[in-house]
Amino acid sequence: MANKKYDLIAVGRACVDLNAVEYNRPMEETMTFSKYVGGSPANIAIGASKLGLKCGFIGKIPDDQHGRFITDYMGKVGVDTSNFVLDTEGRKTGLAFTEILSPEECSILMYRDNVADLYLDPSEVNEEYIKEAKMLVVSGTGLAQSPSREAVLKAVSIARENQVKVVFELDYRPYTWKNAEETSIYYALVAEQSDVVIGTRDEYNMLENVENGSNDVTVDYLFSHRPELLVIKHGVQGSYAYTKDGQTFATKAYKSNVLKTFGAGDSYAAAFIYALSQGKDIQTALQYGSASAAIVVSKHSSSEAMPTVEQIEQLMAEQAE
Ligand SMILES: Nc1ncnc2c1ncn2[C@@H]1O[C@H](COP(=O)(O)OP(=O)(O)O)[C@@H](O)[C@H]1O
Ligand SMILES: O=C(O)C[C@@H](O)[C@H](O)C(=O)COP(=O)(O)O
Repeated sequence: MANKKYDLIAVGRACVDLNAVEYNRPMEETMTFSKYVGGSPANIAIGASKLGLKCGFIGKIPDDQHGRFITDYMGKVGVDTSNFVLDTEGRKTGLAFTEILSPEECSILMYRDNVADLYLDPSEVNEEYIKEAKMLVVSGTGLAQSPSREAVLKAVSIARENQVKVVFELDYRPYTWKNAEETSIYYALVAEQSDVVIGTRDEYNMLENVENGSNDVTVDYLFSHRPELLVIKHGVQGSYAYTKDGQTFATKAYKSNVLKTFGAGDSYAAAFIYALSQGKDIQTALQYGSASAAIVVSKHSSSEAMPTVEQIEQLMAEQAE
């Protein structure tokens, strides 16, 4: 393990976020947006790289200005972009326009028709690359459509064969899926084969195809399969981790001067994964995730706002109980 080239390789979408510059108003009245790299798995790789992990990425991007913006930015923050595949068939970068109605009411308007990321082909997933990683981070959205679905399933299977840990970030985006039943089938397929699953309570409900699931039922179900560690997030109410040997850990959300809500999940995942990979215990890893999210929700972007280790530890110290 120790001599692997990458701490993690993420697979899925690398896109563009266009975040409202004018706060506290509907998008109809928002005239200016700032551009950032986005897409949940890209955000996680960027966040983890900023924390000092060696990160790589597998994804398809267009051969155009947006694709080059994404590649340049991710390269600059230290993510290896050698396994970006260029789409040459005119497909586009996914766009996420964000609306900040108030610090609590935010929404995302996604433009994801004909997006390059969902056309990653299984033949473009390189086994030798995945073998070089300690961990494969899979985002649920990559399972929404073929051929990206098969590409992700291939990546998971390579990881399993080569003792690369699979971390499944549920990352449910309704827009890309046909219906709840289909989502549940593919989520369950990958969750059951993963080592670690991270998601919100609502995302686990999608996985289980239930309206109001309970953490106890989720834990019983997934621990009868491969996962050893589950993280279930409950927004501002905090988050829980469960281990297969029966332990439960909980942490609060840190106080934050909230500007917007998006970016919380990705920054949480990046810092949680970072802490675990540094050998921190699970309780501490939850706190890293939670503190990282509290920092990002106070800032304008998701990717650019990803904190440093020092910023996370400072917040944890300031708000220690
Ligand atoms: N308003 C908030 N203030 C501080 N921390 C927050 C806030 N909202 C979310 N968080 C933190 O981010 C984590 C993930 O948030 P959540 O909303 O559950 O995820 P997602 O962004 O994936 O929907 C939470 O467990 C919490 O620690
Ligand atoms: O994942 C996307 O395509 C959009 C993201 O880039 C955006 O920054 C966002 O919504 C992140 O939110 P999170 O899942 O709450 O971290």
